[in-house]
Amino acid sequence: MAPNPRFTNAYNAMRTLGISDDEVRPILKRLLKEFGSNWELIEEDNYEILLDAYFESLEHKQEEGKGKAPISNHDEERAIPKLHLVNGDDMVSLTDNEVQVLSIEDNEIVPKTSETKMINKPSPLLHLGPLSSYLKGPCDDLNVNRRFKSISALYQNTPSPNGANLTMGPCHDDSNVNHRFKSISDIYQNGPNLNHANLSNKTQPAIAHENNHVQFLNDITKGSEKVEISLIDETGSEKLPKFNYIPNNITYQNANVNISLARIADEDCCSDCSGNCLSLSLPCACAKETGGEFAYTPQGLLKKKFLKLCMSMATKPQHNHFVYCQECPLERSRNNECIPEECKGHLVRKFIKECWRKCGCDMQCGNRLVQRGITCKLQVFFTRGGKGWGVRTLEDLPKGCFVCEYVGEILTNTELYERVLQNSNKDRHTYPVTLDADWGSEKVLNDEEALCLDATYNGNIARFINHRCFDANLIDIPVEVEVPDRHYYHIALFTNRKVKAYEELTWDYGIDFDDHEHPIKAFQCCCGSNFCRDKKNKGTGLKAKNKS
Ligand SMILES: C[S@@+](CC[C@H](N)C(=O)[O-])C[C@H]1O[C@@H](n2cnc3c(N)ncnc32)[C@H](O)[C@@H]1O
Repeated sequence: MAPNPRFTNAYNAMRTLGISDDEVRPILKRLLKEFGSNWELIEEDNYEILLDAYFESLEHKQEEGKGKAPISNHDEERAIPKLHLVNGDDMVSLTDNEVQVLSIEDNEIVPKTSETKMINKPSPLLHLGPLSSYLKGPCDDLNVNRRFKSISALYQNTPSPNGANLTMGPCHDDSNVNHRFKSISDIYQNGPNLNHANLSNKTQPAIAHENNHVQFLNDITKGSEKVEISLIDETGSEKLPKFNYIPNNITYQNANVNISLARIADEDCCSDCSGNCLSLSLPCACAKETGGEFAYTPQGLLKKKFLKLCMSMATKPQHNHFVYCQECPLERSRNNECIPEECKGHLVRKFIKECWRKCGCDMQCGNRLVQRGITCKLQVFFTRGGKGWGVRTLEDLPKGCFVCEYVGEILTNTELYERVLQNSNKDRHTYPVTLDADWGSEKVLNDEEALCLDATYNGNIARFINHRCFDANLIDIPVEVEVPDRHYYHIALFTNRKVKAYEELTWDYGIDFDDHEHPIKAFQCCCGSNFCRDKKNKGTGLKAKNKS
């Protein structure tokens, strides 16, 4: 009898974290029994429950075997991270050796389920340029982070009897261990031991600290956000990214973004409100767009119902979720000399409408979440999975949490394609996002009216967020703030599940990897998802190697 694919998927997910089938089997069986075979619960949030149960069982084992040698070689390997001491004191980085210790087995790629067939998004939202051929190896960041956490838990709970074998030196007492892990988390959260007194001053320029192993910037935002956003390169090998940090979108030149109070009809705003609109017994006019209910909770999260709706429209779009242009700007740009092909459709988007300047509420109103900007602790880091720089959170994030907006220059389609032509051979990574939510409207949109955001030269933290097919942990939701039509709007990124500290933040760009005619060539996807849509990866092991 063929094995139940749900078991296979669970084993595969755990294998990517270096946990063997033998270790998982008894835990999985127990959970299935406990949950009355409710697989959905076990599969939720990337098998979070299974992983937690695994770590609990490890802790129990350690409690039982305190002072004894590790049970097997396998355990021993896991308990001894090959951490590498930099500069001989408190700076630690992962070495290539460690990448091997932490690496994942070359397992089979999980066959796509029927559900995955529905993920054919014909309208690429963000379509990015070719990936350079600098794949660095199989270590996925989530694996490292999970490992880091689990390793640190192991250390803090049980001093390793073999600590003396560690590259970083003997590790006999807990205070020593804790001190080291504190230093690691210190680097992650605050950076290496630089002059923090200076760095914490927002008016100071960001300082790059460069030594053999770690490059660190304490604030790439140059003080323009409410929070500092650090950048770290543990490989020490990558050039720092060249771009100008901007916290809000700016028109490059020709894009006509007509922001004026006169365009906002009185009945489409809440000039009579005051204070916080979320505390009203009857929601004000600004909740009309979301069916008469605000999209946000008083705690500042997306409401579950709204998030679920957005997610199901993005991942399982039905025919009626698409609109079709009479003459599609995207098709027009594919080949100027031919008559453009028929529009392939654009996903109907669920918009959030925030209160704005004409509204009577104050800036702390719960319906002004995105415009208040970033509040999470984020970090740019150099990934080890061939994706270049990426973004991770430094704190646990709840489901439905606003992370950041995708900010860049507002370009017309014409300006974008001119840029793409000029830069096609230069840039390893590309950053344009199409603002195509209104492209299905009645009239024919010309290339000056069709807009996009390009964060290549000017952008915010979101320009570093990598793509992951289907099971990314962020979702992009369009937000109307200043402009009532859908020519121009904001793209806000929210978590679609709980995200653990140090997990990489990813977003499904909506790329159709089979669309070889697209004006912007797609990169070879290294997302590592079981549901990766890039068929070029079949058989290359990329998926297996980068799973998270
Ligand atoms: C918006 S940028 C993300 C930040 C980028 N990694 C960097 O280093 O600046 C998009 C680019 O990142 C790379 N990228 C993003 N996701 C990727 C993935 N899943 N696989 C491979 N490359 C990816 C591609 O080069 C893409 O053009």
